[in-house]
Parts: sequence; structure tokens; C-alpha cells
Amino acid sequence: MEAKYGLLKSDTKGEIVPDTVIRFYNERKTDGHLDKCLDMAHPVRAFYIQHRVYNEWGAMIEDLKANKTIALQPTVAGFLHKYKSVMTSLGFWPALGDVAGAADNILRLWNVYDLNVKDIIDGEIASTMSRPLKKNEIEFITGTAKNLEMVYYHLSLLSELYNRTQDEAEKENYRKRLNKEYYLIKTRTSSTLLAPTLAYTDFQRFQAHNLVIKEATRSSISQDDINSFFAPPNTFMKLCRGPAKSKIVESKLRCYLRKTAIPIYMAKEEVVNYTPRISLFHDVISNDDIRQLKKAGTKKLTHSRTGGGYVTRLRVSQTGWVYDQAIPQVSRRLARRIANIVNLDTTFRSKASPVEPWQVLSYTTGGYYGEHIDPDIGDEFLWNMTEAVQGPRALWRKHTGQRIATWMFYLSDVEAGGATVFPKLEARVPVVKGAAAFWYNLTPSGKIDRRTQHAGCPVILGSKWVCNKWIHEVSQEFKRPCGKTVASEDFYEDEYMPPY
Ligand SMILES: O=C(O)CCC(=O)C(=O)O
Ligand SMILES: [Fe+2]
Repeated sequence: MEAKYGLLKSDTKGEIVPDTVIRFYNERKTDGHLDKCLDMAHPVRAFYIQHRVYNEWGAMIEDLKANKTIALQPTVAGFLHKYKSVMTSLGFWPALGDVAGAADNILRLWNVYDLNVKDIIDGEIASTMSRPLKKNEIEFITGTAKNLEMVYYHLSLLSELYNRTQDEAEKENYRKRLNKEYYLIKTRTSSTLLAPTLAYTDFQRFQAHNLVIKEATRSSISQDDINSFFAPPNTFMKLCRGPAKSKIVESKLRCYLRKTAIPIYMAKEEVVNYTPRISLFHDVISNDDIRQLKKAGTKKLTHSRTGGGYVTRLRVSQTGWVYDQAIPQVSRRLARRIANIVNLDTTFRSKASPVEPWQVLSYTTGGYYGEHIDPDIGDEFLWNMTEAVQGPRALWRKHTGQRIATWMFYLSDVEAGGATVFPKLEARVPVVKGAAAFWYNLTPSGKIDRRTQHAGCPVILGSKWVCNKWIHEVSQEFKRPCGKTVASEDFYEDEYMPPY
């Protein structure tokens, strides 16, 4: 088989080494050591690694393997071996969707945290550097922004491509493309808006369209034109970016030592919001138990799903359900601790269990969970769910009622980002390793309390691990008796918010 690469002599042993391998080793020097490549903690690095593996490595490896003489030479064989170990630790071979997902992560972080486009391209995120992005990589992210109809981001990236090139012909190309994209977007919006009222004929619209396209490639657009597509941040984004409550409300928030079922054990409770009460309990899980939960969870990790069993852009993380049998001692210890603190039944049972198994969640850079509530929204969800798509949740829900409360352990700290936020309450829970957040999802009358709508902010740097213990209504009848009034409104319009 004809190899598609050029052959170069390696400087050392007189071997014939394909230039792709030489280039690979050279890039390794500029991109950092391979081991560092596996470190997906930085969003820009996580993107370019997957982009490169997807675009270059596949073809290159196939080529090398096809040529036995070359593949057997020490340098190339060593490379193939190294590549295999990289793939083993990476755990997956990135597909186009993964590369687009990594680009989407960057766009999400830019959008939610109002990052600077120049910093992103230079590889600087939250004062942490990776190498700068190359032109074809910027192009890929530009294309992703276009597909996702993130207009401001799409045009800003094109404008950067234009600004950064020195080549006159290329500059002219980018200018034309930028203007054309701008006017296409402009006319698309206005023609859809105007068409029904002004009753344009198709031909008139066609003419008008052609005119602006012609115009577009002649004129030039300004930063103000691009900025006109910028949308102000919503409450979710604002909370992710900064401190939660206003100073006045914040000053009422207190830390307590709260009595538990065990006389000598006082729980350290930080009240994050009063009505409804959202608490952060500090020092409620040991490092050793964290390690065991993460280990058991890691074995089960798979794409996270939202209510109904869907993999969507609303929830970007990995989920592993851990049953008590996998870590019996840890489970017993933790379940008792939760029960002692919040006075609810947390004993896992095979039938009519008041709790679900442990749900271990892992977020890497860009990972997040958009606004949602934890209980199921309506019974139509219930009947559509199967054990296979929705984990054990479907069965439990049938016999055990709604998720009356959420207990969420933080199994890690996070380098930047990742707070848990409650936009309707303007409350923000920081990620604190060893702590746990707790709140009731239902009012005392058993209605869903919409004020508890919450989100996990995107992780900027590093990774974030949490573990949910969902507590159900069954067998809490005497622990939390039903109230007689409906304390919160019941409305459904904004059940699942657009991702960001
Ligand atoms: O990760 C977070 O901060 C929130 C997770 C969450 O809300 C959930 O898993 O239901
Ligand atoms: Fe949640």
C-alpha cells in the first residue's frame, strides 16, 4: 500500500521516519508533554487535543500500520506504542461530536463567564495558559458557533481571524466572509420579521436579499455591529460569575451548629437561603469515604441524562449509579449521617426504598447542568421511563413518590467555576470538598417547590465531583408530616431553560 506521507531520515539512527511522526514529536514539544495532553483540565487544551486526535492521528496511524517496514523501526514502533498507551488512558477515540462538544464547552464558558475572545485564542483561561489556538482550530470553533446560532460568538471569532492574519489575500477573504455572514444574519432576522406584515413577494425578497449580499461584500462591519448581537447575562450567568446575595441579605446568613440525632454531634450548617431553606453542611464526609465513592462511581461512569432519559446539552457530565452493595460500609455510614442531620429515613431498601442509590457525578472543564428541578415534572415522564434508559429512578418513583429532598455531597474542590446556583432565590452554593448541600424539593403539602430550581455552573478549570442522595416521600410521613396549605405556586412554563 502506498503511504501518504513523505519520508525523512531521523537524525539519530539513520532510520527512515515519516514526517508526520517527526511533526508529531515537534508538536509535542510546543503543546507540552504527552502526559500533560491527557490532562483535560484546561478547556482550550481539552479542545485542541481532541481536534488533533480526530483530524490527524487516525489517518496517520492507519498509514503507519499499513507499512510494515516502517512500522517496525524503533522510532516508529516506539511512537505506536506510546500512542496506544495514550489512547488507553484517554479511554476513548474522539469522534467529530466530541470535538464539537469541546468547542461548545469553550463557547459556553465564554458565554456564561463573559471571557475575552483574545484570551481564549491565546489559550489563556482564568489566568491559566495552554498554547494558543491555530487557525484551523479557530475555524472549527467558529463553525460550531455558527451551527449553534451563537451569532455574537460566531462573528467575534471571524473578526479575530480577520484581525490576526497578515496575508492580504486572506485578509480580504475573511473580510468578505465576515460581512456576508453579518448581512445574512441581519436579513434573515428582518425578512422573517417583516414578511408577514409587509407582504413582500418572494421575488422582491430575493432581489432585496441579493442586494444586501452584494452590499455586504463591499462595505465593512464594525465592532458595534457585532456587539448588537450580544445578549445580556441572565440570573443564572450572573450567579455563576460572582457573589450571590446582595450585601443586606447576605448579612443575615449565618453559620450554625445544628443539633443532630446524636447528642454529642453538632453539624456545621451554613444557611445559604432562608425561605426555602438551603443549607451547606460542612465536614460531613471524610477523604477516605470520598475516595471510595469516587472509585465505585468511576467504574460506572457514562453520559449523564435528564428527566425522561435524554442525553442533551442541558446536562454535560458523566453519571455513575453506585448501589449500597458495592460499598456497604461507606454507604451505611453516610446514610446514617444524613439521617442524623436532617432527620429523614435514608435506609436503602430493595422495595419501596425511601432513597435512591448514590449518584456520582463527574464534570470536566465546560461541564455543567442547566436550570432544572430534581423531582419529576409530570406523570407522563414516569410512564415513559424504563429501567434501561433512566437507571433505577423509574422504578423507585413508582413505589416511593417524589424526590422530597436533595442531599448533595461535594467530593472535590474545583479550580474555577462550578458553583451550584438557585436563580429564583439568587442563592449560590460554593463547591467545598467534604461539604454537602441540602434542601426540600417539595412543600409540606407535597407540591413541587419551584423556587428550588437550580443549576450546576460550568466548570472553568479542573474537575468537579458531586454525589447525590435523593430522598423520597415514602416512609417520611412521620418525619416530615404533611402541611395543610400549598406554600408555593405551581407553574410549568420554564421547566427546562435553554441550555445557556
Ligand atoms: O452539580 C451541581 O452543582 C448540581 C447537580 C444537580 O443539580 C443534579 O445533579 O441534580
Ligand atoms: Fe439537581
